[in-house]
Amino acid sequence: MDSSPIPQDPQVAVDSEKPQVVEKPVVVPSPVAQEPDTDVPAPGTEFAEFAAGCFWGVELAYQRIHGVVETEVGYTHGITHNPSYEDVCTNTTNHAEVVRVQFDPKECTYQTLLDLFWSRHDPTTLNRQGELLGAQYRSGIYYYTPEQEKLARESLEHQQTKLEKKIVTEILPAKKFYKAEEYHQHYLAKGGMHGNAQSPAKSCKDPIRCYG
Ligand SMILES: C[S@](=O)CC[C@H](N)C(=O)O
Repeated sequence: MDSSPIPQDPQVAVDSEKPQVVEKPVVVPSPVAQEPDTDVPAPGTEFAEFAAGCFWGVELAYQRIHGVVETEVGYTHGITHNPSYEDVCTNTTNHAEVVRVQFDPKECTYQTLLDLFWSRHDPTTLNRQGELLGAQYRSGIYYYTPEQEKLARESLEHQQTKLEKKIVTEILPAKKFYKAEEYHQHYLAKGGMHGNAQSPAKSCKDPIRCYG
């Protein structure tokens, strides 16, 4: 005779007195995140937006460019609305860390911004910059006008001729920009974690230390 225990119905095993643990989905996709960026730049300026790894160092590099009148760091091209830095760091929301630049096209060309973009990072490593891993560190150019798109694509082709490995930079229209927490804004210029302020002055050529 078979003496193995009769398998219990899990329903029966539930103790109705105990609170049930409901598995909450970590990521709730929102169509709002897919909307275009409709923010308006300051009068006389245009937006440009770049993802090139941790946004701290990328932002400081853009702050130093003549004709760049404002920079903000944030998250974009993910699937959730209003992500926090902690959300983005779970590597489940697919947001990229970006710098959104406001530049005066009379003082600085979009091409100048593209040149800095290529020089600041390795565009051949997928979802990675050096030690930093995850979709938030991907390489991307998010354009605001057809002209920006054209220049970005031409610039990628040109850059590819200089590199052996394939460039994995995505070139896509700018989507909703979620400004990062205040402490991330102008982070290195403010001194990072240890109060070592790095100059955002336009003429400054000091090497950028990307850690806090
Ligand atoms: C805003 S960044 O992704 C920060 C990157 C890295 N965890 C660091 O602390 O340097």
